[in-house]
Parts: sequence; structure tokens; C-alpha cells
Amino acid sequence: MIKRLFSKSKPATIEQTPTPEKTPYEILGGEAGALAIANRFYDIMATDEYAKPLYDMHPLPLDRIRQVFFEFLSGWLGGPDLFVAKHGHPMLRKRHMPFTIDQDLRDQWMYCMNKTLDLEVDNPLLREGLKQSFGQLASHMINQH
Ligand code: HEM
Repeated sequence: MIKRLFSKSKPATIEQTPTPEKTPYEILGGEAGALAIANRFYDIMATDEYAKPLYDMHPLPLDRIRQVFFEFLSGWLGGPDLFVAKHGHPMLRKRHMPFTIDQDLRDQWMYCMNKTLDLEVDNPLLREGLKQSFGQLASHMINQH
């Protein structure tokens, strides 16, 4: 099943939780790994000049979104589905509709996530698979062309 996450011909279905025999969540070290990704992502977003427009659209302080994004990642990476338990089905595109998201913001989001994954994920196959899967999901959030 992990092949689905990495296969180029059959990418992981958008918004569907990957369920390989050993989940990305397990490979990343469980809760600590998911937390590290969520926190690193917002640390980069808050400090890198390139991502300033992305940072500026986020309500402050970032504590709430750090926690909610961690809850989302936990389930999305194949661990406990904390987001669904607390907030219901992710419906991520719908939840992002209040925000105008264009290609530039999508690219800033992926810039932060790619940097995060370079720093937090040792396993090269998993790192590249996650970059692809996040990239698809981020493109799916674009609601203004
Ligand atoms: C493509 C560019 C993206 C932009 C510009 C963007 C922007 C935002 C903003 C402004 C919020 C609201 C923050 C808050 O309420 O504090 C948000 C919430 C959220 N974003 Fe994104 N986002 C993007 C992509 C993504 C992607 C790819 C994911 C998942 C991998 C994601 C996951 C979430 C989650 C889980 C929430 C919380 C939703 C909720 O509160 O119910 N976002 N995003």
C-alpha cells in the first residue's frame, strides 16, 4: 500500500489518508514526528520573507493553527485521526474558501513545506513522496486563477 504514496502513475488520492502497512506516521516517529512537521512549517512561514503574504493572511497568534494542522497531519499521515474526531471531515478545499488562494500563495505554502520536509524527514523516499502528495493537495486549494 505504501507504493500508492510513491507511485508516479497512481498518486495517493487527494485528501485520502494513506494506509500503507507501515504508515508515514510510524516512519516519522509518531506524534513527535507529526508535531515537528507542523511546528517547523509555521516557524518557517513566520520568519521567511518569501512567505510573508502567506503569513500575513493567517490569524495570530499561530498557536491554534499549529495545533489544528498537527491534528490534521496525524490522521493524514496514517496515525490517529484527531482532526476528524474534533472537527469532522476535513473538506479542506471548502474550509479554505474564505481565503483567496492563487498560484503564488500555493507556491509559498509548498516552499515552506518543502523546506520543512528537507529538515524533518530523513527517509528520502518518504520525503519525496510527501512532497508530491502535499503538492497535489496544495494545488487543489487554489480557488482564484
Ligand atoms: C495552498 C495554499 C494554502 C493556503 C494559502 C492556506 C491558508 C490557510 C489559512 C489562512 C488558514 C486559516 C488559519 C487559521 O484559521 O488560523 C488555513 C487553515 C488550514 N489549512 Fe491551509 N492553506 C493552504 C494549503 C493547505 C494544505 C495543502 C493543507 C493540508 C495539507 C492545509 C491545511 C489546513 C488546515 C488543516 C487548516 C485548519 C482548518 C480549520 O481550521 O478547520 N492548508 N489554511
